[in-house]
Amino acid sequence: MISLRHVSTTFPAARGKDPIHAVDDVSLEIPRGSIQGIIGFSGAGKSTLLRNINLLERPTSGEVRVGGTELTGLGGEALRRARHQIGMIFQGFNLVNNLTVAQNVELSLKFAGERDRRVRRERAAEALEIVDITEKAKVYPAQLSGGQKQRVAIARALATRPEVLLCDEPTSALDPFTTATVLQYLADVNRELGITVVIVTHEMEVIKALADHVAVMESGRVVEQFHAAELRREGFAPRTSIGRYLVSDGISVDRRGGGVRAGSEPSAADQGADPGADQGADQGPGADPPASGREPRTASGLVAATASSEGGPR
Ligand SMILES: Nc1ncnc2c1ncn2[C@@H]1O[C@H](COP(=O)(O)OP(=O)(O)OP(=O)(O)O)[C@@H](O)[C@H]1O
Repeated sequence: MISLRHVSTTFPAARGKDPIHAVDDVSLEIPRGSIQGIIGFSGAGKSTLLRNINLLERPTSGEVRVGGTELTGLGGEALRRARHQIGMIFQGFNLVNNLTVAQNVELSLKFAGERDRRVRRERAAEALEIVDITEKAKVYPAQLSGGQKQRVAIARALATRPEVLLCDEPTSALDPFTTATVLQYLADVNRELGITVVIVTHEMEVIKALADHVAVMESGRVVEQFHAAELRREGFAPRTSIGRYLVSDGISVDRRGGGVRAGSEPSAADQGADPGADQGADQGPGADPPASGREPRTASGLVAATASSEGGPR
Protein backbone atom coordinates (compact mmCIF):
# COMPACT_ATOMS: atom_id res chain seq x y z
CA MET A 1 0.00 0.00 0.00
CA ILE A 2 2.82 2.37 0.97
CA SER A 3 6.04 1.52 -0.76
CA LEU A 4 9.29 3.36 -0.22
CA ARG A 5 12.11 2.35 -2.51
CA HIS A 6 15.66 3.55 -1.94
CA VAL A 7 14.42 6.81 -0.45
CA SER A 8 17.11 9.30 0.59
CA THR A 9 16.79 12.85 1.86
CA THR A 10 19.87 14.99 2.20
CA PHE A 11 19.82 18.49 3.63
CA PRO A 12 22.41 20.89 2.27
CA ALA A 13 25.48 21.56 4.34
CA ALA A 14 25.62 24.53 6.64
CA ARG A 15 28.76 26.61 6.15
CA GLY A 16 31.83 24.54 6.94
CA LYS A 17 29.75 21.44 7.71
CA ASP A 18 28.90 18.21 5.89
CA PRO A 19 25.47 17.68 4.31
CA ILE A 20 22.98 15.87 6.56
CA HIS A 21 21.83 12.50 5.29
CA ALA A 22 18.58 12.57 7.26
CA VAL A 23 17.17 9.57 5.37
CA ASP A 24 19.67 7.26 3.76
CA ASP A 25 18.51 4.68 1.21
CA VAL A 26 15.38 3.49 3.02
CA SER A 27 13.19 0.81 1.45
CA LEU A 28 10.03 -0.05 3.37
CA GLU A 29 6.75 -1.77 2.48
CA ILE A 30 3.75 -0.91 4.66
CA PRO A 31 0.73 -3.17 4.06
CA ARG A 32 -2.71 -1.65 3.51
CA GLY A 33 -4.72 -1.39 6.73
CA SER A 34 -1.75 -2.00 9.02
CA ILE A 35 -0.20 0.14 11.74
CA GLN A 36 3.49 0.78 11.14
CA GLY A 37 5.56 2.11 14.01
CA ILE A 38 8.80 3.95 13.35
CA ILE A 39 11.07 4.36 16.33
CA GLY A 40 14.58 5.63 16.88
CA PHE A 41 16.72 8.03 18.81
CA SER A 42 16.42 11.78 18.35
CA GLY A 43 17.83 12.83 14.99
CA ALA A 44 17.59 9.32 13.49
CA GLY A 45 15.48 10.65 10.61
CA LYS A 46 12.02 9.44 11.68
CA SER A 47 10.11 12.67 11.05
CA THR A 48 11.87 13.28 7.76
CA LEU A 49 10.97 9.77 6.59
CA LEU A 50 7.35 10.30 7.63
CA ARG A 51 7.23 13.61 5.76
CA ASN A 52 8.73 11.83 2.75
CA ILE A 53 5.57 9.69 2.55
CA ASN A 54 3.31 12.66 1.72
CA LEU A 55 6.15 14.60 0.12
CA LEU A 56 5.86 17.34 2.72
CA GLU A 57 9.61 16.78 2.44
CA ARG A 58 10.40 15.70 -1.10
CA PRO A 59 13.09 13.00 -1.07
CA THR A 60 16.36 13.82 -2.77
CA SER A 61 16.14 10.45 -4.50
CA GLY A 62 14.09 7.27 -4.50
CA GLU A 63 10.47 6.40 -5.09
CA VAL A 64 7.39 6.84 -2.88
CA ARG A 65 4.20 5.01 -3.83
CA VAL A 66 0.93 5.30 -1.94
CA GLY A 67 -1.99 3.14 -3.06
CA GLY A 68 -0.41 2.46 -6.42
CA THR A 69 0.32 6.13 -7.21
CA GLU A 70 3.94 7.14 -7.49
CA LEU A 71 3.88 10.43 -5.61
CA THR A 72 7.51 11.18 -6.45
CA GLY A 73 6.48 11.29 -10.10
CA LEU A 74 3.84 13.98 -9.44
CA GLY A 75 3.92 17.73 -9.03
CA GLY A 76 1.55 20.68 -8.79
CA GLU A 77 -2.18 19.99 -8.86
CA ALA A 78 -1.78 16.22 -9.37
CA LEU A 79 0.34 15.95 -6.22
CA ARG A 80 -2.09 18.14 -4.27
CA ARG A 81 -4.96 15.84 -5.25
CA ALA A 82 -3.00 12.68 -4.45
CA ARG A 83 -2.15 14.06 -1.02
CA HIS A 84 -5.85 14.08 -0.08
CA GLN A 85 -5.59 10.36 0.48
CA ILE A 86 -2.99 11.05 3.21
CA GLY A 87 -3.92 12.75 6.50
CA MET A 88 -1.36 13.88 9.04
CA ILE A 89 -1.32 14.76 12.73
CA PHE A 90 1.48 16.35 14.73
CA GLN A 91 2.76 16.55 18.28
CA GLY A 92 1.74 20.23 18.50
CA PHE A 93 -1.77 19.63 17.06
CA ASN A 94 -1.39 22.56 14.61
CA LEU A 95 -4.94 23.87 15.02
CA VAL A 96 -5.84 27.40 13.92
CA ASN A 97 -6.57 29.22 17.16
CA ASN A 98 -8.99 31.83 15.85
CA LEU A 99 -11.24 29.25 14.21
CA THR A 100 -13.70 27.03 16.04
CA VAL A 101 -13.23 23.27 16.17
CA ALA A 102 -15.74 22.76 13.34
CA GLN A 103 -14.16 25.53 11.26
CA ASN A 104 -10.73 23.94 11.72
CA VAL A 105 -12.02 20.68 10.31
CA GLU A 106 -13.94 22.41 7.51
CA LEU A 107 -10.77 24.27 6.57
CA SER A 108 -9.00 21.04 5.62
CA LEU A 109 -11.90 20.23 3.29
CA LYS A 110 -11.63 23.69 1.76
CA PHE A 111 -7.93 23.14 1.16
CA ALA A 112 -8.81 19.79 -0.36
CA GLY A 113 -10.92 21.64 -2.91
CA GLU A 114 -14.41 20.93 -1.52
CA ARG A 115 -16.37 23.95 -2.71
CA ASP A 116 -19.82 23.11 -1.34
CA ARG A 117 -20.15 24.64 2.13
CA ARG A 118 -22.97 22.28 3.08
CA VAL A 119 -20.85 19.25 2.19
CA ARG A 120 -17.94 20.69 4.19
CA ARG A 121 -20.21 21.09 7.23
CA GLU A 122 -21.60 17.58 6.93
CA ARG A 123 -18.21 15.97 6.45
CA ALA A 124 -16.72 17.96 9.36
CA ALA A 125 -19.60 16.89 11.63
CA GLU A 126 -19.08 13.28 10.55
CA ALA A 127 -15.34 13.47 11.33
CA LEU A 128 -15.91 15.07 14.75
CA GLU A 129 -18.35 12.28 15.56
CA ILE A 130 -15.72 9.62 14.82
CA VAL A 131 -13.58 10.96 17.66
CA ASP A 132 -16.57 11.72 19.91
CA ILE A 133 -15.98 15.43 20.11
CA THR A 134 -19.13 16.77 18.48
CA GLU A 135 -20.08 18.72 21.62
CA LYS A 136 -16.96 20.88 21.20
CA ALA A 137 -17.72 21.85 17.59
CA LYS A 138 -18.39 25.49 18.43
CA VAL A 139 -15.55 26.12 20.87
CA TYR A 140 -12.05 27.46 20.12
CA PRO A 141 -8.88 25.37 20.48
CA ALA A 142 -7.75 27.38 23.54
CA GLN A 143 -10.75 25.99 25.41
CA LEU A 144 -9.70 22.37 24.82
CA SER A 145 -7.37 20.02 26.70
CA GLY A 146 -4.36 18.56 24.88
CA GLY A 147 -6.13 15.27 24.28
CA GLN A 148 -9.21 17.00 22.93
CA LYS A 149 -7.03 19.10 20.61
CA GLN A 150 -5.39 15.96 19.25
CA ARG A 151 -8.82 14.39 18.70
CA VAL A 152 -9.85 17.47 16.72
CA ALA A 153 -6.61 17.15 14.74
CA ILE A 154 -7.50 13.50 14.02
CA ALA A 155 -10.97 14.59 12.89
CA ARG A 156 -9.40 17.22 10.65
CA ALA A 157 -7.12 14.60 9.14
CA LEU A 158 -10.04 12.20 8.62
CA ALA A 159 -12.40 14.74 7.06
CA THR A 160 -10.97 14.23 3.58
CA ARG A 161 -11.52 10.46 4.02
CA PRO A 162 -7.87 9.51 3.61
CA GLU A 163 -6.51 6.00 3.16
CA VAL A 164 -3.41 6.79 5.19
CA LEU A 165 -2.91 8.64 8.47
CA LEU A 166 0.62 9.82 9.27
CA CYS A 167 1.23 10.54 12.96
CA ASP A 168 4.31 12.47 14.03
CA GLU A 169 4.78 12.02 17.78
CA PRO A 170 1.01 12.31 18.27
CA THR A 171 1.04 11.69 22.02
CA SER A 172 4.38 13.17 23.09
CA ALA A 173 2.70 16.27 24.53
CA LEU A 174 0.07 14.28 26.41
CA ASP A 175 -0.06 12.64 29.83
CA PRO A 176 -0.20 8.80 29.92
CA PHE A 177 -3.96 8.65 30.50
CA THR A 178 -4.77 10.99 27.65
CA THR A 179 -2.22 9.14 25.51
CA ALA A 180 -4.16 5.93 26.06
CA THR A 181 -7.38 7.58 24.93
CA VAL A 182 -5.84 9.05 21.77
CA LEU A 183 -4.18 5.71 20.92
CA GLN A 184 -7.52 3.97 21.30
CA TYR A 185 -9.06 6.35 18.77
CA LEU A 186 -6.18 5.69 16.36
CA ALA A 187 -6.73 1.94 16.80
CA ASP A 188 -10.48 2.39 16.17
CA VAL A 189 -9.87 4.47 13.08
CA ASN A 190 -7.52 1.80 11.77
CA ARG A 191 -9.89 -1.07 12.49
CA GLU A 192 -13.22 0.51 11.62
CA LEU A 193 -12.22 2.64 8.64
CA GLY A 194 -9.38 0.44 7.39
CA ILE A 195 -6.98 3.40 7.40
CA THR A 196 -3.28 2.58 7.23
CA VAL A 197 -1.53 4.31 10.14
CA VAL A 198 2.16 5.23 10.23
CA ILE A 199 3.29 6.46 13.61
CA VAL A 200 6.62 8.02 14.52
CA THR A 201 7.32 8.12 18.21
CA HIS A 202 10.02 7.86 20.80
CA GLU A 203 7.51 6.40 23.27
CA MET A 204 8.07 2.67 23.50
CA GLU A 205 4.67 2.08 25.11
CA VAL A 206 2.98 3.64 22.11
CA ILE A 207 4.75 1.20 19.80
CA LYS A 208 3.91 -1.75 22.03
CA ALA A 209 0.27 -0.76 22.33
CA LEU A 210 -0.48 0.14 18.75
CA ALA A 211 1.92 -1.10 16.09
CA ASP A 212 1.59 -4.19 13.89
CA HIS A 213 5.04 -3.69 12.39
CA VAL A 214 8.06 -1.90 13.83
CA ALA A 215 10.92 -0.23 11.99
CA VAL A 216 13.93 0.96 13.98
CA MET A 217 15.88 3.88 12.52
CA GLU A 218 19.46 4.88 13.20
CA SER A 219 21.42 7.56 11.34
CA GLY A 220 18.87 7.83 8.54
CA ARG A 221 18.64 4.08 7.92
CA VAL A 222 16.09 1.45 8.83
CA VAL A 223 18.38 -0.91 10.72
CA GLU A 224 15.83 -3.39 12.05
CA GLN A 225 12.24 -4.44 11.27
CA PHE A 226 9.95 -6.93 12.97
CA HIS A 227 6.30 -7.76 13.59
CA ALA A 228 5.12 -6.27 16.86
CA ALA A 229 3.76 -9.73 17.76
CA GLU A 230 7.41 -10.85 18.01
CA LEU A 231 7.72 -8.65 21.08
CA ARG A 232 5.52 -11.13 22.93
CA ARG A 233 7.40 -14.22 21.74
CA GLU A 234 9.69 -15.74 24.32
CA GLY A 235 13.28 -15.71 23.17
CA PHE A 236 12.82 -12.88 20.66
CA ALA A 237 16.17 -11.07 20.60
CA PRO A 238 16.25 -7.81 18.64
CA ARG A 239 19.63 -6.62 17.41
CA THR A 240 19.33 -2.92 18.21
CA SER A 241 19.35 -1.36 21.65
CA ILE A 242 15.93 0.15 20.94
CA GLY A 243 14.59 -3.25 19.90
CA ARG A 244 15.98 -4.74 23.10
CA TYR A 245 14.38 -1.97 25.10
CA LEU A 246 11.03 -2.85 23.54
CA VAL A 247 11.20 -6.43 24.77
CA SER A 248 12.46 -5.35 28.17
CA ASP A 249 10.35 -4.37 31.11
CA GLY A 250 10.89 -0.65 30.51
CA ILE A 251 13.10 1.73 32.37
CA SER A 252 15.08 0.02 35.06
CA VAL A 253 17.33 1.98 37.36
CA ASP A 254 19.71 0.24 39.71
CA ARG A 255 19.60 2.39 42.85
CA ARG A 256 22.33 0.32 44.46
CA GLY A 257 24.89 1.69 41.99
CA GLY A 258 25.07 -1.28 39.64
CA GLY A 259 24.97 0.79 36.44
CA VAL A 260 22.67 0.81 33.45
CA ARG A 261 20.66 -2.37 32.80
CA ALA A 262 18.87 -3.87 29.82
CA GLY A 263 15.59 -2.05 30.24
CA SER A 264 17.12 1.34 30.89
CA GLU A 265 17.07 4.18 28.42
CA PRO A 266 20.29 3.67 26.46
CA SER A 267 22.84 6.42 26.79
CA ALA A 268 24.00 8.39 23.76
CA ALA A 269 27.02 6.10 23.66
CA ASP A 270 24.68 3.17 23.11
CA GLN A 271 23.19 4.61 19.97
CA GLY A 272 24.07 2.36 17.12
CA ALA A 273 26.37 0.29 19.28
CA ASP A 274 26.53 -3.44 18.85
CA PRO A 275 24.58 -5.51 21.31
CA GLY A 276 26.62 -5.99 24.44
CA ALA A 277 26.46 -9.19 26.44
CA ASP A 278 25.03 -7.24 29.32
CA GLN A 279 22.21 -5.87 27.22
CA GLY A 280 20.59 -9.08 26.11
CA ALA A 281 16.83 -9.54 26.00
CA ASP A 282 16.83 -10.94 29.47
CA GLN A 283 13.61 -9.33 30.52
CA GLY A 284 11.37 -10.73 27.85
CA PRO A 285 7.67 -10.55 27.36
CA GLY A 286 7.21 -13.16 30.02
CA ALA A 287 8.51 -10.72 32.61
CA ASP A 288 6.51 -10.37 35.78
CA PRO A 289 3.35 -8.34 35.46
CA PRO A 290 3.18 -5.19 37.55
CA ALA A 291 2.42 -5.93 41.17
CA SER A 292 -1.16 -5.19 42.10
CA GLY A 293 -1.67 -1.60 43.09
CA ARG A 294 0.89 -0.34 40.58
CA GLU A 295 -0.31 1.55 37.56
CA PRO A 296 -0.56 -0.45 34.34
CA ARG A 297 2.14 0.48 31.87
CA THR A 298 0.48 -0.31 28.58
CA ALA A 299 -1.84 2.15 26.93
CA SER A 300 -4.61 -0.43 26.81
CA GLY A 301 -4.05 -1.09 30.49
CA LEU A 302 -4.36 2.59 31.15
CA VAL A 303 -7.56 2.77 29.13
CA ALA A 304 -8.99 -0.04 31.20
CA ALA A 305 -7.78 1.44 34.44
CA THR A 306 -8.91 4.98 34.06
CA ALA A 307 -12.15 6.80 33.58
CA SER A 308 -10.41 9.46 31.56
CA SER A 309 -11.35 13.09 31.90
CA GLU A 310 -11.36 13.09 28.11
CA GLY A 311 -14.56 11.11 28.17
CA GLY A 312 -12.81 8.00 26.86
CA PRO A 313 -13.06 6.12 23.61
CA ARG A 314 -16.21 4.45 22.48
N1 LIG B 1 14.78 21.12 7.27
C1 LIG B 1 15.95 20.64 7.69
N2 LIG B 1 17.11 21.23 7.35
C2 LIG B 1 18.30 20.74 7.77
N3 LIG B 1 18.43 19.65 8.54
C3 LIG B 1 17.32 19.03 8.92
C4 LIG B 1 16.02 19.47 8.52
N4 LIG B 1 15.08 18.64 9.05
C5 LIG B 1 15.76 17.71 9.75
N5 LIG B 1 17.09 17.95 9.67
C6 LIG B 1 18.16 17.12 10.27
O1 LIG B 1 17.97 15.80 9.80
C7 LIG B 1 18.25 14.85 10.82
C8 LIG B 1 17.02 13.99 11.06
O2 LIG B 1 16.00 14.82 11.61
P1 LIG B 1 14.56 14.24 11.97
O3 LIG B 1 13.76 15.36 12.55
O4 LIG B 1 14.01 13.53 10.81
O5 LIG B 1 14.92 13.16 13.10
P2 LIG B 1 13.97 12.48 14.17
O6 LIG B 1 14.41 11.08 14.28
O7 LIG B 1 12.54 12.72 13.82
O8 LIG B 1 14.34 13.29 15.47
P3 LIG B 1 13.43 13.71 16.73
O9 LIG B 1 13.00 12.43 17.39
O10 LIG B 1 14.36 14.53 17.58
O11 LIG B 1 12.29 14.50 16.18
C9 LIG B 1 18.67 15.66 12.03
O12 LIG B 1 20.08 15.74 12.03
C10 LIG B 1 18.07 17.03 11.78
O13 LIG B 1 18.82 18.03 12.41
